[in-house]
Order: sequence, then C-alpha cells, then structure tokens
Amino acid sequence: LYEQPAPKTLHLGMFEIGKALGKGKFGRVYLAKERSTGFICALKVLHKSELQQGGVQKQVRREIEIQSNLRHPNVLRLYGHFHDSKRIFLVLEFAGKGELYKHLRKENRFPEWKAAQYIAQMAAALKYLHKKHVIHRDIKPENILVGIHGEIKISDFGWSVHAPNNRRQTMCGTLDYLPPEMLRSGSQDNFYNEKVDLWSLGVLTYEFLVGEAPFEDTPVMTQRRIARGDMSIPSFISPEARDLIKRLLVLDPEKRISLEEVQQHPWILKHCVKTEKASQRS
Ligand SMILES: CC(=O)N[C@H]1CCN(c2c(Cl)cnc3[nH]c(-c4cn(C)nc4C)nc23)C1
Repeated sequence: LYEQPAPKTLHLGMFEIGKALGKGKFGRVYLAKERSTGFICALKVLHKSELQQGGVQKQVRREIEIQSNLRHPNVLRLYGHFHDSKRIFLVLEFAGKGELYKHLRKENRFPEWKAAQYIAQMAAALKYLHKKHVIHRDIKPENILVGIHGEIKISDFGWSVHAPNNRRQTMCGTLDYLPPEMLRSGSQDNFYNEKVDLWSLGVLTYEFLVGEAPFEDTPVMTQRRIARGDMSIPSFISPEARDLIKRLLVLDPEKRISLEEVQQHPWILKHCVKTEKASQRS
C-alpha cells in the first residue's frame, strides 16, 4: 500500500556543509548534514582535474563501485555519490572518533587488550571483504577510522580490487605495509590474492603493540627487510601476541594463518571473548 520512497537524486544543495574533517590524497572531507533528514555524514570532495592529473579516475570509479556494495559494521559505508562539472562527491558514513592513526600516535602504542579487540574487528571486516572477493591491499592505520562506540571502520577503498589480481600500479605512500609478493616486480604472472591483506594485518598488529612498523627503515632497506622477513619482536610483547604476528608475517602467502584461525587465536580469544559470568550477566 505504501509508495516505496523514490531513490532520491543526490545533489550538493541537499547538504549543509560543516567543518573540514581532514584531507585525503585527492580531496578534502567535510562534516555534512542532509537538510531534509538531519542525517550527519562525511562528504568527500574530489576535483576531476586533480584525478585526471593523478591518473586515478579508474581507481575512484572502482572505490565507488566496491564500497557502495559493502555493508559491515567495521567497513565505512558509502551511501551514495554525485558530481557537478568540476567535482565528484562521495557521501560517506561519519566516524565519530576520527582517524585511528592519530589515536595510535597520541597513545604511542595500544595495550594488548585494545590491540586484540581492534585486530578481531579487522579480521571480521576482512573475512567479509574476502568472501566478496574484494582485496583491500592498503590496510594501515591511516585507512582506519573509529566510530562513536570505539569500533573501527576500514575506509579508503581506493586501492582495493577484485581478486585475483596482478594489476601494476605505482605505489606511493609508505612501503611498510607491502607484502613480499607485491614487491617482486617483473613477470606478469606474479598474481597475488587475498593473502596480501593477512600480511598487512600482521604489520598492523605489530604496529599497534610496538608503536612502529616491523620493517620501518630507509625505503631501500625496508624493501630488503620485507623480502627477507627480517624483523624482531620486542621482549615486552606477550608470547601469544608474538605467536600471532609470526603466523601472519610469513613470506609464503599460502602459509599465512587464515582469518578464521586469527579469530580463534588464543591471543584474540583471551581479550575478546566475554567471560562466562559476564555473558550470563549481560
Ligand atoms: C583519507 C581520508 O579521507 N581521511 C580522513 C579525513 C577525514 N575523513 C573522515 C571520514 Cl571519510 C569519515 N568520518 C570521519 N570522521 C572524522 C573525524 C572525526 N573526528 C572527531 N575527527 C575527525 C577527523 N574524519 C572522518 C577521512
């Protein structure tokens, strides 16, 4: 009996633009309110001219196509997009507690219970992405946001692709999170798969607990240390956390622990499963 609400065509006039939240490589992000509903969101503004210069139009199209179809509590929602003559606008979920890397830099490093909860949420999000054959390929603190309830949300799908993939791209930004198989240049058959995100999850776990990335060095040395898996884990890291890091930072992609095994790992279970009493109470 009730008319389905017509899918509204989005346009800039629908939004009241608030403060600038920050800037990505190719655009700025503003707090915004949709006038008719009062809905708060983050409006990412990309300038077509800059995208052309950067040769990243394809990447943005892919980011929109991939992120629009994702629905998971630990993946930042892309509600819609629209454009005018000069700009492309992405209507994104607003993450109330901002960028995770700022919290990490401020706290220097996270206590093991907090790092374990974050890694458990990352594993759940990656499991969801991989089930849809999406590889993120750019997991790092800078691409993770924190929601109002402290939950984390993977954002910035600009580098994500559908698996398997041997797309060649010019990397920019940090090398710290690159897995060894993406460093090996040359033959076209260097296909890589979802396992690249598991390597990055290992680097992320290390950085959450230690406060710096495991292979951090000069660009040349970083690549060499990644290719050799040359890293050391400080003694203040618990044996369980050490075990998980070593099972993720494995040179051979096929020998890396699976996401299911990450979720069942003693270090995760120790910090993430409510005790029997607590669950009876809640
Ligand atoms: C690459 C990129 O877009 N990075 C950031 C900029 C802000 N942006 C946000 C996006 Cl895309 C979504 N939600 C956000 N919330 C915040 C934020 C909240 N506080 C309290 N402080 C900030 C900052 N920022 C965002 C993503």
